[in-house]
Amino acid sequence: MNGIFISFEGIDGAGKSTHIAALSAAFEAQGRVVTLTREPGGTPLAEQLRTLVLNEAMDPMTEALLVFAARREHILQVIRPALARGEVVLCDRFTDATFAYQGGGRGFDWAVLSTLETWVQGQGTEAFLQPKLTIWFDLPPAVAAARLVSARVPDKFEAQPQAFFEQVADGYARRFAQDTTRFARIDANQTPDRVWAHVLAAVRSKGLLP
Ligand SMILES: Nc1ncnc2c1ncn2[C@@H]1O[C@H](COP(=O)(O)OP(=O)(O)OP(=O)(O)O)[C@@H](O)[C@H]1O
Ligand SMILES: Cc1cn([C@H]2C[C@H](O)[C@@H](COP(=O)(O)O)O2)c(=O)[nH]c1=O
Repeated sequence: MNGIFISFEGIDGAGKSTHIAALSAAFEAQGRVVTLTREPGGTPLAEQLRTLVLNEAMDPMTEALLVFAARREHILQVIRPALARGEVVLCDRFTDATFAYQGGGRGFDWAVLSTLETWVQGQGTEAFLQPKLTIWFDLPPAVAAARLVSARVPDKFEAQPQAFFEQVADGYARRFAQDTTRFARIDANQTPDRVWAHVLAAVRSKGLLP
């Protein structure tokens, strides 16, 4: 069986986590082995880098380099091995988040991010790694903020003002425009049931689930 790599994107509070577990169950019901993982994170070292990135103030370039360093470990230790075993890898955020948060939100250089993406996801003779499908939960920042207000204690990003998330959303839109075939853009401003129906339809339209 071929491995399948799917990523989930959106601004904080867009509703990704609510649907990743359900999609995992849908694949398992088809007899697939699923690796559930996240970025930044997914390995012990990458989780340590996550703690730094989500909690410490830092220069935007430092932030970009740390998320790519975490990604390199994650790809080598978790994602490529799981795909080689023919598993389904469901990843809560991947490189589009770097373009959205560090590129859009922080204003870090898009071209430098593209260079880092090429290095980290396809070093040397490695085939360039990109998700087969990226499900983008598109939600107005004001709605996401209202959802998060009572949900949990905010981390460094969740504590940012709405203007930051407008820029992050612009970053996602720019990334989407560059590769519309890989992305499924889902209107996340609907009931969880409606959103789930769109998630399932997006996966089926790629022939990944019956
Ligand atoms: N369609 C929806 N309508 C209303 N509330 C929702 C919907 N989907 C999720 N929520 C609620 O919004 C909050 C954020 O959802 P969730 O944690 O799934 O978002 P997320 O995208 O994973 O966020 P983050 O990326 O910050 O972890 C939760 O309290 C969740 O119950
Ligand atoms: C991969 C990645 C993530 N971020 C930000 C986006 C979120 O605010 C947090 C991750 O936490 P969540 O539980 O997924 O909401 O980190 C980022 O800034 N850059 C990245 O590359």
